[in-house]
Amino acid sequence: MCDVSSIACTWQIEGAYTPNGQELMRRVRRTLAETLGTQLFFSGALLNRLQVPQIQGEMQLHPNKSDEFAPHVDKANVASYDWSALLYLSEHGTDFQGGELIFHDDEDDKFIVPSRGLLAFFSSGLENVHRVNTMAWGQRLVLSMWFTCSERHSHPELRFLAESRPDEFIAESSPSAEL
Ligand SMILES: O=C(O)CCC(=O)C(=O)O
Ligand SMILES: [Fe+2]
Repeated sequence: MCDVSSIACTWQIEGAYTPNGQELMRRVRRTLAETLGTQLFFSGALLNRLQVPQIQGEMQLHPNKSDEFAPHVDKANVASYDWSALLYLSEHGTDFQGGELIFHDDEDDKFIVPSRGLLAFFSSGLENVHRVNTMAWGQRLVLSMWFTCSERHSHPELRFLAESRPDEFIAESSPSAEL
């Protein structure tokens, strides 16, 4: 197991305009693994759309009532999650209003304002209780990714995203901000 200490930071990921989700996921995993200096495997991933007014249909989640809006700890939902990464694909203020990511803190809650290409990265444990602020209007898209340091707990269908390829992008960036 790797040392999962409290960390939270944001990055700017280039190319978040392209629809190639697998490529983005490969780049995010590799960038974060190199930064942490550890192995990282996908344990879960979800492309999530929140939309106000709600799209009608029985398969649609209520935009302001799904689990993200309650304060939660990702690792409490899925024990194998060690690290959480949220890559925002739409722009606060232009595509949607509200929907900020809020980290709860005894002293001072921290707000992350989503923008296209912004990657929020944090350890998945109790140290990072968070929630999504109520949406006012618009469409909010996020590619949520959860990583485990233990290959045994990696998601079998996402393992291929951690395999190296000859043409793989090598990240030379560092976090743009610490929270
Ligand atoms: O969409 C976000 O900004 C956060 C979502 C979240 O916390 C989660 O899916 O666990
Ligand atoms: Fe979460």
